[in-house]
Order: sequence, then structure tokens, then C-alpha cells
Amino acid sequence: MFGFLKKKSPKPEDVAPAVAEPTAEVGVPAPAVIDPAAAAAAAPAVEVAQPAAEAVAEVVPAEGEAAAVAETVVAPAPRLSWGERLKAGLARTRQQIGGGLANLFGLRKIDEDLLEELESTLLMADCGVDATQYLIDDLRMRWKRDRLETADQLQKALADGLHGIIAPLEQALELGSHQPFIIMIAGVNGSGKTTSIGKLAKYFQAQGKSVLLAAGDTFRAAAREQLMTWGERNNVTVVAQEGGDAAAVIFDAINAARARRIDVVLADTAGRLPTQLHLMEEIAKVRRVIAKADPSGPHEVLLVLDANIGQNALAQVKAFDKAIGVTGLVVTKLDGTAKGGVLAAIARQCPKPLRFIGVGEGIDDLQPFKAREFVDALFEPGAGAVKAGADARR
Ligand SMILES: Nc1nc2c(ncn2[C@@H]2O[C@H](COP(=O)(O)OP(=O)(O)OP(=O)(O)O)[C@@H](O)[C@H]2O)c(=O)[nH]1
Repeated sequence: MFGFLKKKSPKPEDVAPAVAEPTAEVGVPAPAVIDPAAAAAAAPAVEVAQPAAEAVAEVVPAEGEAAAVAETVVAPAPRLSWGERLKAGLARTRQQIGGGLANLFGLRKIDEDLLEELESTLLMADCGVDATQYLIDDLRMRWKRDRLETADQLQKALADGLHGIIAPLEQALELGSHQPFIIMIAGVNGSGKTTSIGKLAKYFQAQGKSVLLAAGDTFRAAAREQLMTWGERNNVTVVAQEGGDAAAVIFDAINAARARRIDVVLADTAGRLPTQLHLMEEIAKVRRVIAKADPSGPHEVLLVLDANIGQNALAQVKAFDKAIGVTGLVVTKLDGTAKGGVLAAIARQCPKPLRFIGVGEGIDDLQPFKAREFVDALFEPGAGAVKAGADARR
């Protein structure tokens, strides 16, 4: 699912080149406004991905059973709920932390040595030194104060401590009263910006909002194609331009959205590394041009972080914040990484509202961050390896 937004992992050479000072108001070729309705009328040949055929197996019943069983149909696997997908997505981080706890607990009772080893477990889940120290100190305090003895008690205390750290990150994105509400999306190459825009557009549409996409990643042609394909298939207007200037495309997109009374503009930008100072300067200019198109905007500056980068996320948050004033985070790819502890590091060292988390490539695998949900999925209360470890000790 959502394969049409898929692309290969970024290569160093995919890094966007320097661009000239945005000239949104003068001398830029007019970007193409792709209105899905008009496009459909003019060229209805939109390729629509068909869902994979469902597997149907016919079982020939033994003689005599024919009347009772005509055929057995293997139903497609039921779509998992968000909670189940979150739990599945966090499996590797859970294994890192929960599995670590279980191993420690299988050996002995709670003592200082065990806390020390737990410290290493948390560091390996990319919680970072600061958050790990905080969690261990908190755990030591609870151990003594509440006379903790069992693995379940220790796990619950750790879960409560972690929840205490990451709960302040839970701040839902409110669209507020601005129309259009302009959301600028930034991040390093391949962090999941364009894919997240597709998912967010669907999310906002489901809330009854009209959406317009600005194909501001003018460096990577495939990013523009991704957005245009998404727009055609989901009846979302896309403002795009071949090559050219990102700021100009976004500037025109905002004006188009205002003219059409669109609720939300999602503005894509090219990926860049914080160390590429000229590109960081370029994205700062994009932000300034947005403010020229709408002095109250951008209303949200979302930084998309790939969870696989672990502690590197901190440097990215700081650098992008300095350049463009980040107001919210999206952490993608929490599935397939054991570094989910990075949320604790972010919360302690560079707290920013964590608007959405992603645990897969499916269109609804990006959802608002809920701290309790995250901690529950991580520790899977009452089940799993930690309990087994405790049992082994009895
Ligand atoms: N497993 C998984 N894959 C994801 C997730 N989010 C995005 N991806 C994949 O990550 C890859 C890169 O995503 P893009 O959206 O193209 O990244 P980008 O930041 O726009 O890339 P650039 O334009 O090169 O900067 C794609 O294959 C996506 O399908 C996620 O939450 N989980």
C-alpha cells in the first residue's frame, strides 16, 4: 500500500544544490496548478492502483461432508487497529528495552548492579545520556520509596518514568483560525517528508478539511511526481513547477489556496543536511517568502525525523530550529528500528511538540502522538518477556 510514494533510500548525491535568492514576486515562470477535477476532465487516463487480489483457497471436502462444507474461503487478514500497528511497529524498541529488562531480571533481584545494567539497555535504545540518567535516578528513588521487588513493579516504574518524560511532547496540531493554514515541511534527505505529506493530506481530508499541496521539493523530480500522483488519485490540488525555485512555487501555492478558500496548504521542501549551510540558508529564505505571501504564516513548521538516526535527531532539531523556527516534529519509521528511545532524548534535550509518529508505509500509519499509547505499546503491560523473566526468578 502507498507504494506510489515509495522511493529508493537517499544517496549523498541527492542533496539539493544551492539555489538563488527566492524571487517569488518577480520573474519566475508560473508554476503549474494541477487541479484534479480539471485534469480528470482533460485527461481521464489516471492510473489507479488496484488492491491485490484476495487469496481464495478452495478446499475439496471429503465425501459426505460436501453438504456441510461447500468451500472454505481464506479471508484477507483483518486490518489491524492503530494500537496494534503501533505495538507491532515498536517491536524492536520493545525488544531492546523490555527484553533487556527480562534478561536482567532473569538473573537476580533489584540492586545497584542491575540498575547499572539497565542504564546500558536504555542507552542502547537511544534514550541518550541525559534521559537515561534521569530515568535511572527516578527508578532508584521509586525502588527505595515504594520498596519495589518484582520485575512487573520495576517495569511499571520505568514505564511511569518514561511517560513523565515524554508526556509534554504530546501537543496535538490545532489548525486554528487561519485560512489557509500553512504547514511547511522540512527535514534531511529521505526522512519521509513527501510520504508524510501524502498521509497528512489524507488525515486532514478525513477531518473535512480541503487541502492543497505545494511541490516545493524542486530538486528531486520524483518528489514532485509523488505529490502529483497523490493529488490526482485523491482529488487534491497540487501546485508544481518543473525545476525552478521552491519559494516561488510555495508562494504561488499559498495565493492559489487563498483564492480557492482552501483550508490547509502542505508545502514540501527538498531534503538537506544541517551541515550544508548554504542549503540551510536557502530554506530560511523559503520561510521568509512564505511570510511574504501571508504575514501570519507559516502557521506550522514541521521537521520530519527518521527514527533510525537515533541521537542524531537532536542535532537536526537544533539546526533546523535555528534556521526556520521548528514548531512541531514528525518522527517516522519507528517501525524497523530499536531506537524508539530517542523520543525521551528529544523530550529532555530539545523538546518540541511531537505532532505525529509514523510506524509504516501505509497511508494511515502516521497518527497523532499520544504518550500513554506509546508507553503502553512499548511495555505491553502484563505480557511479554519481562513477565517471563520475573517468573523464571520465582
Ligand atoms: N517503514 C517506514 N517507511 C517510511 C515511513 N515514512 C516514510 N517511509 C519511507 O521512507 C522513504 C523515503 O520517504 P520520502 O517521503 O520519499 O522521503 P523525503 O524526505 O521526501 O525524501 P527527499 O525528498 O529525498 O528528501 C520512502 O520509501 C517511504 O515509503 C514510516 O513511517 N515507516
